Amino acid sequence: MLDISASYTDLYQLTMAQVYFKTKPKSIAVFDYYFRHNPYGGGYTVFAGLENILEILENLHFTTDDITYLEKHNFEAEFLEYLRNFRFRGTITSVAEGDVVFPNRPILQVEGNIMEVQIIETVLLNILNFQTLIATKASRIRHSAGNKILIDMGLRRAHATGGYLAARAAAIGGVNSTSNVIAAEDFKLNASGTMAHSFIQSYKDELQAFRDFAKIRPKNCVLLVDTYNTLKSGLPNAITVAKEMEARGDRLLGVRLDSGDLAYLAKQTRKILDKSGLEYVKIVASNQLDEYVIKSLNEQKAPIDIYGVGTNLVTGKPDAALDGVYKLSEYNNDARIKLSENIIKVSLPSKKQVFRMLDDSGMFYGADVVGLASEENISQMLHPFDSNKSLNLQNFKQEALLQKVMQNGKRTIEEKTVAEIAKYTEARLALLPDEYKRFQNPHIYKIGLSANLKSERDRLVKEHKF
Ligand SMILES: Nc1ncnc2c1ncn2[C@@H]1O[C@H](COP(=O)(O)OP(=O)(O)OP(=O)(O)O)[C@@H](O)[C@H]1O
Ligand SMILES: O=P(O)(O)OC[C@H]1O[C@H](OP(=O)(O)OP(=O)(O)O)[C@H](O)[C@@H]1O
Ligand SMILES: O=C(O)c1cccnc1
Repeated sequence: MLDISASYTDLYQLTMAQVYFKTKPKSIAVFDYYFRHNPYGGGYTVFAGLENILEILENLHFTTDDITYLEKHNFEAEFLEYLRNFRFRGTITSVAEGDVVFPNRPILQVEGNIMEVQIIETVLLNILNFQTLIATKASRIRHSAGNKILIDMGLRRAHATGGYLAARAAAIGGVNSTSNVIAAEDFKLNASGTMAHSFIQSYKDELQAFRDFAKIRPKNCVLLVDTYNTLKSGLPNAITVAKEMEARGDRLLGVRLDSGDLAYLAKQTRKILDKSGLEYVKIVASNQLDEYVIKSLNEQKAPIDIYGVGTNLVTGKPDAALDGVYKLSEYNNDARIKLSENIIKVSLPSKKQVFRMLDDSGMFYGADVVGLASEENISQMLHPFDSNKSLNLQNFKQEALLQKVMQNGKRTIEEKTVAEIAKYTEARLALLPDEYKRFQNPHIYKIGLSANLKSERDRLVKEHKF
């Protein structure tokens, strides 16, 4: 599906790999994938892209053309021969795709030969950061839209081919269908659409444009009513056509509003449609929508049934990217750390497990605890930086979030469809209390460390301090 070769990487991964090849070709490294901030100033993030990563890694190799190209970059023959036979044979533990996740705790861990885990860094970050950003945006839009239908219309404004994976991620976050044909085909999404202004402009007469469309495409027919004047021309013409469709035994699905005051126009449109006996005709709205405009339209009680969302969804506006990183946490069974002036940026060493605390009713309690991978049930969580703060965990049910998804380069979990992942996201978001979902000043989901992990981190900090 995703035709990605192993040279979908940064050059420095290959130059570092060549040095590893010469100096320590059998070394084993562990890397953690995590991000530092929830996007959009929000209180949570939806993890997306894992299925793509598993598929890519199972098939990853350098093509003959890749090797020919790399020959020009001063890579020596022996290393090029290694690349010719390159396969990813590592092991991955990960949070389930679609789960709700939070900053500064591992989402995914990769363990394997140092050259392999280094070379895959770029594609892993590229796929996971983007889809996680878009799935989170989609879930925020879904949160505002309640149970209204959402259509992704963003491909034309997406960052080139990013629109393809954006449609997938949008579905995970709760978008019902997409205008993107290839994404719908490949990811088994619902495809849907209306019509463009150009279609109506190509006729002298708006009514004739509607008539032709409704006759030839009567199923799921939505007429775009704002080309000339929504209330004086588009809507009356749509009503005429809806009546003609009724006479033929068809039903107009809806009208689309794409400019002007969408609340005012939707209210007027609903009133006029209902007066004409067309209560079943739905109102679709589009035009630079995002979670805030949709929230406002709902507060204004705009009778809109379907929202078409493009630019803001597929570009993850206003955040350009998720700040996900990939950091070395263990080398040949030896814990490693990356220091920083900024204490929150100090990495967590060793192979780890993340435990989510559940309250008595099974809802997320509001804290994840990070421990060593060997730990099973953590009795006490310690504040990462404030030694006076801790919490007894004896009474919490704990869920281990990181599960093995790939071993020796082969996936160990069953493939999941996008629809299944979207369902999982919905179920997991239902366990997250509303305080974390509000757009302004959301609650901060806590992170705690086990005593063992904290002492390991503090030991390494001391060891490397100048
Ligand atoms: N009632 C409303 N409440 C809040 N926001 C709205 C309402 N109606 C429309 N909007 C939003 O306000 C913005 C208006 O954009 P813009 O000024 O481009 O409007 P326009 O009338 O559609 O212009 P154009 O004809 O050039 O498309 C859009 O993001 C739109 O979704
Ligand atoms: O506003 P967005 O959230 O990005 O949603 C997609 C927009 O793309 C289309 O406009 P465009 O002008 O490209 O084509 P059109 O002539 O079909 O309206 C559509 O009518 C929406 O307004
Ligand atoms: O189907 C639509 O209405 C549509 C599709 C893409 C972009 N704008 C609108």
